[in-house]
Amino acid sequence: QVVSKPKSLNETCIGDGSFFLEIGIYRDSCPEAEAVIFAWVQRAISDDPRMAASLLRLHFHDCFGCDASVLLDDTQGFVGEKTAGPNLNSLRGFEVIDAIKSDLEAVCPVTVSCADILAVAARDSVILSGGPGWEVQTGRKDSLTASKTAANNNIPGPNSDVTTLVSKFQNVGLTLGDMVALSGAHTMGKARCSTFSSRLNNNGNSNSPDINVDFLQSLQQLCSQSDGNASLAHLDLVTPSTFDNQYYVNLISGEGLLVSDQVLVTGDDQTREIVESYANDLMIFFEDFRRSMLRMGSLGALTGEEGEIRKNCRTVNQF
Ligand code: HEM
Ligand SMILES: [Ca+2]
Repeated sequence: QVVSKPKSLNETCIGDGSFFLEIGIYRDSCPEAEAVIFAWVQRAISDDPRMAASLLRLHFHDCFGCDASVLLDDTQGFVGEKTAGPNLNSLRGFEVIDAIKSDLEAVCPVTVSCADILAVAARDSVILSGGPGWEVQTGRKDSLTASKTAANNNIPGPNSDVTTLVSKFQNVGLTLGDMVALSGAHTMGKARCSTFSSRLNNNGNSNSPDINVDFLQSLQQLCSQSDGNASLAHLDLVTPSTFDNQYYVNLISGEGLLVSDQVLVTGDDQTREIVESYANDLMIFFEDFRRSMLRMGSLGALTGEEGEIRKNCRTVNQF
């Protein structure tokens, strides 16, 4: 049983008094935990460089309730989150989480939660891609259930305007600043043509001010191929596998891939100013990203007696 209540509330823990996450919760119960996760993430990324992005996104789609609900498979009589709009044919990395979990079950059975594995793997993916590191607060328990409706409602769509983005983040307790900093995760990974097609259509004429003309043409070519909708574009066309601030530089030059990316510059003064500060200063971005990841990683976490430690991340434990 993991004890998750620290003696006092200090900077290593977060919570509203009813729950806590804490740094180093597996120090005694599973000292190998973080090393096992890191080794697997490292191997997965060397086999498939895109996996860093996919694991980071998996944690985001789990959060807004970081309880590994996103990992539960659909079964007869149970509908999970994997078929929700933002997740279906899109989320990747489940096999990597399975491999980590199965190794951890061998070293310390029923100890490390799937939700914590997601949080640590996301952090490691950022570090291994050249981004900032941070100590992950742990002690999340795994859910006994999942909500496809919540996944559909909470996770913003790629054609959202700034008002919608801000309100979706605020609904779960994140600020406009968190939203702009966390969008910087689009410094790596890929997106399907179907997610940015409206950006191409709405800006079909080359005089459109908010999309770079060469960029537009290369995307139109990519997506007009016969298997157009299966084609993938880099979210950051310049440094697609490096965690840096190039994403923000791209937005300023009209080379944001999704509508929800580009509107951070064209749709709102406040978000534009933050984008400019990140484009100009890598360290400010890294510092804010780290802070916002910690905040996002604590949302809706189950601790203490709530939830369980799953033995298999795809199913709740059977008794
Ligand atoms: C602000 C609202 C956001 C919207 C509208 C959004 C939307 C999307 C979309 C549509 C894709 C492409 C999916 C596909 O084509 O299959 C994507 C990819 C991605 N998103 Fe977001 N996202 C948002 C925020 C975030 C956040 C907060 C993170 C992480 C902290 C994140 C991390 C990623 C990553 C890393 C990828 C690439 C994944 C891969 O290559 O496997 N996104 N996002
Ligand atoms: Ca990049």
